[in-house]
Amino acid sequence: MERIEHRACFGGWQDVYRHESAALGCTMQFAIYLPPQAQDGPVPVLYWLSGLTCTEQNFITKAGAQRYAAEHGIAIVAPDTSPRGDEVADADGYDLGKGAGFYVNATQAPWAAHYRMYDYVADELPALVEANFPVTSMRAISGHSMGGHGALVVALRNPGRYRSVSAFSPIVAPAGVPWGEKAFSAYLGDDREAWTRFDASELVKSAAEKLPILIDQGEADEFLDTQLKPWLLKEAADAAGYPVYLRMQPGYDHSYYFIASFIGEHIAHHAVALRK
Ligand SMILES: N[C@@H](CCC(=O)N[C@@H](CSC=O)C(=O)NCC(=O)O)C(=O)O
Repeated sequence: MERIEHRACFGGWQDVYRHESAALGCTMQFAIYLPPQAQDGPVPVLYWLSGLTCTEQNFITKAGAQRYAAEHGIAIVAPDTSPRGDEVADADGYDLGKGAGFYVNATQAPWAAHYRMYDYVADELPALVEANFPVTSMRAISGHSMGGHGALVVALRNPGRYRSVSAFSPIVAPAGVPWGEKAFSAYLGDDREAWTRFDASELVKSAAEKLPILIDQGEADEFLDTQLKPWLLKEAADAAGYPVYLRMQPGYDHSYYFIASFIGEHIAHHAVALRK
């Protein structure tokens, strides 16, 4: 593992590392913010999963999260959104291939060779972070849009692994919207049963642990009615007795301006769970 960025930030450090990923079979980069409290002992970690077209850079440069992470003594790990490199398959368009890993384990050619983002974010990355940085095994997870979908799926499929989960503008029912149908058809093939294992609105129906889900969604989001449809998760969760707190935010769109406006509240929410 090699550190490729190191910047002082709110009394802590905003770093970026490059490493060889066994899960993905390629070189990856992830960002880690270490708050000032990490100099005195291990701190809990919030994993942040970004959306379509993002790298590890979008969240650390646009969300303004470091100020709140420093306040609450929480590290934040933000990985890239797909495998990378010349040998990795890609497609035309921003919603498939590089920058669009959808946090699944692909089973179909040519994607199966590298596209195992679920294993990477659920297993390999936390193990790497916990072995090499001053962090505890107390974890929270959040994300935006495709990354919100990833955060919900990873938390729902791994009971006991996370203390809290939240999302901004998540794709809550990927198996039934254009972004998800395109990605799941390519990565997982025609077996719709396999799709349900990566669909939060399906997973809440049989979740073993009912970790409360906090969601913020902009009412002026350009993808609200076509790709996001948060009410589908809310309806499925209500029917299953699963606690979902969906906050519709008037005037906000799908951008990082929205994330920056509420990231402080999300980090405070995670801090409460991580302190217990
Ligand atoms: N029209 C855009 C679509 C890409 C986009 O909006 N990406 C979002 C996430 S969307 C769901 O996962 C994003 O976070 N972009 C990066 C940013 O810094 O804003 C396009 O063509 O790029």
